[in-house]
Amino acid sequence: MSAQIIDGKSISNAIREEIKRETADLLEKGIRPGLAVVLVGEDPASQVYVRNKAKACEDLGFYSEVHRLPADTSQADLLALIARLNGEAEINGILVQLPLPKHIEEKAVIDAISVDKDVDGFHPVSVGNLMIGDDSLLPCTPAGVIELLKRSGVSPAGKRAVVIGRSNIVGKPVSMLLLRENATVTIAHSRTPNLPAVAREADIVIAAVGVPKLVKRDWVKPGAAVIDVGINRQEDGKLCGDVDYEDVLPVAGWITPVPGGVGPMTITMLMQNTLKAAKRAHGVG
Ligand SMILES: Nc1nc(=O)c2c([nH]1)NC[C@@H]1CN(c3ccc(C(=O)N[C@@H](CCC(=O)O)C(=O)O)cc3)C=[N+]21
Repeated sequence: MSAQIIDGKSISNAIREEIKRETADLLEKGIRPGLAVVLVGEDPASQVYVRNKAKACEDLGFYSEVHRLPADTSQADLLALIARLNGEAEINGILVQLPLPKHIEEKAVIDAISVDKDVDGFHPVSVGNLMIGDDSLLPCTPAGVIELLKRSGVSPAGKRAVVIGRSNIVGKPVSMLLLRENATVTIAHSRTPNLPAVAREADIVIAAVGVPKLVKRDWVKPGAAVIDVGINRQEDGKLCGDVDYEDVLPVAGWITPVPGGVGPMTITMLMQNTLKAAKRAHGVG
């Protein structure tokens, strides 16, 4: 027996078709979702992501603009740009690509984004809304993980979920979403004793630590769903996840590949958030 491979690209494409149809309806009402992406500096990986985001917008009929700022941009100038974008009616979502150069304080930047336009779901008020269970813009990667599970027929309700990793952008929020879906959630991390044994109790394993191929076959209960959030660039230039895919494939019930798993869903959820923000801004849906 071998795991069912969760095809993030095809699930992503199906959701994008749904977004496209909804966007076409909005366009008829004269509403066009708009996303502003802000990139500070010239990190090559960020350049690729930003281009992919702009392309996704174009495919869906969104308006988008990319602000490319030099690496030595001052924090004050960046905050001034955000203030301007907060006030622009055609912009429904603002994404400031992370990480930022060292001289800029990430928290100050995230705090400056209007909560209504916080399509990353990183603003403290968005995070609070997520905790409380209020309807808010959900962080993209965690929302994508839940969609992948549901659309593959894996309901988290009543299941044991183990999240490996406790970052603000993935580990903590995905744990909250799984809890909201009625899973019993354990957040494990580098200081958790006997991590393999803890992971092995899970019906759903979420790997989000940033350690290449950490999760091995003996970490996985036979038949468990394994979602790999890791994106690690190997020496040969290829991407690999936090899960040893080849090793785990024969024992898991479901598994996501890297690339082609969670990654494409992150951008799709960003598009979904931008659509949602646009609908709210115009009081529709
Ligand atoms: N404010 C902010 N929001 C983000 O959402 C954000 C960010 N900053 N900084 C960087 C990370 C990373 N990220 C990815 C999105 C898509 C893929 C993706 O589509 N990956 C493809 C492969 C891409 C490739 O081949 O390089 C895949 O996994 O199949 C990966 C990574 C969003 N991020």
